[in-house]
Amino acid sequence: MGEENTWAAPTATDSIDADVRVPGSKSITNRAFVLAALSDGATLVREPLDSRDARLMLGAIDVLGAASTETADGVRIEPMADGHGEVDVVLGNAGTVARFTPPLAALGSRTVRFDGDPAIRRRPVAPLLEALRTLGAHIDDEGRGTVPFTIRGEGGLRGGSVEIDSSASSQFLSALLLSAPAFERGVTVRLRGETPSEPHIAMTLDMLRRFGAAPERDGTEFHVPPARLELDSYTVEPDLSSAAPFVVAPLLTGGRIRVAGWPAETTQPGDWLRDLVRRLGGDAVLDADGLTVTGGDTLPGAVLDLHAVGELTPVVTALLCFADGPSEIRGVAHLRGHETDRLAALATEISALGGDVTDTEDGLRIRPTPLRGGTFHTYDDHRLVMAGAVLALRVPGITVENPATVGKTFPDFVQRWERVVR
Ligand SMILES: O=C(O)C1=C[C@@H](OP(=O)(O)O)[C@@H](O)[C@H](O)C1
Ligand SMILES: C=C(OP(=O)(O)O)C(=O)O
Repeated sequence: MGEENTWAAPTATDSIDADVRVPGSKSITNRAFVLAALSDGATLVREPLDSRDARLMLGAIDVLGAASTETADGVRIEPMADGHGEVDVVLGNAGTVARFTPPLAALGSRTVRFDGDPAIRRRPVAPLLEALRTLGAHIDDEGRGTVPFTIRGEGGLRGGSVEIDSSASSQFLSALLLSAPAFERGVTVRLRGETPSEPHIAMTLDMLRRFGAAPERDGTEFHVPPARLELDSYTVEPDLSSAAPFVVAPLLTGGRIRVAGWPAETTQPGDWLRDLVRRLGGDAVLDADGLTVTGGDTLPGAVLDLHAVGELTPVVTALLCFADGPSEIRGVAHLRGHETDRLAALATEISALGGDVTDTEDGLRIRPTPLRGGTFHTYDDHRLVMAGAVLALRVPGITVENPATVGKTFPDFVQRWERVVR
């Protein structure tokens, strides 16, 4: 890929027949780093993601007093030690860093400034800051309720009960739960609104338990009592959302692909892709070697509610552009506050290639039409690079702008994709 800022994404001239590996899960890696930073002893995070978002998280926990070291076996993290003075947490455009690290800052005694890419300043964070204030944090955001903001740590956080509207991002809730074992009184969170990304909440609870906490859930109420965390080592699963473009490829090209290391059980939202493949006429077989997907003879259109698996929307939208009939995606209004307004970006970019995709209040309407080549803009959004790659499988002449932005979660995506498409 080099320094080039466009990519002539390959068009398939033959059916796919490939085995692929994808890097570690962003969501699991960045939770493991946070929980390790809060632990009593050192933790070795094995097979972590190495990408922009993961490095930003390591940078954040390190300025907050943890010490991460890359070893042959993974990343070893010594937990946070308190300190004084002013430090900066660099957020890039990482939602997980912007939402999961403010509670860590409130637990220490430093003054911590948070800022990042222009795009992160537009992403929602106000409900989380408000909840942290209720739990005892001192936050100065000059009344904006957005990045940038400053947290003046006072050496600990009281915790207690709080209500939060987490409908703009499940990460607000995950942020409170992940750090709660270190709050003096733990936390009780009552949710208002329809929280998206349910699997990511399950992931938070599961990982808290593995590190020794005892979270409880009763519907929309969550309780995490204070606890000492400790775990010698944690192995990260492959990122099933990064696998999405590979998984859907045989539905467009025919043939088969095997994604190595697909877990038998997981909290990752990408596991839903197995159901999607079967529903759209393909087959997906999971065994000890991984997930093998084969394409079918038809590709029916579908009405899909992606509220729980929103991050899959760009790739699923690209796929459905080639369906035999129209499709609708619902339940993803919160994607307007992702890396970019993903609903607007997908509608604009696919329409510019001759497609008929419109954004609705909470999703997208897709009427398959013949597409033509052209530039596919990516708005600094890794998942738009992946969507552009999927479109190009069937449409010659698509040039994906700024492919390097995929490095947020999958630095060598272009190389691995080019090895698979033939
Ligand atoms: O907790 C997490 O790791 C994530 C939660 C989801 O965020 P939203 O609930 O804001 O969509 C998801 O889209 C994001 O990619 C990762
Ligand atoms: C929404 C996403 O990322 P973030 O962690 O920045 O919220 C995503 O990866 O699709």
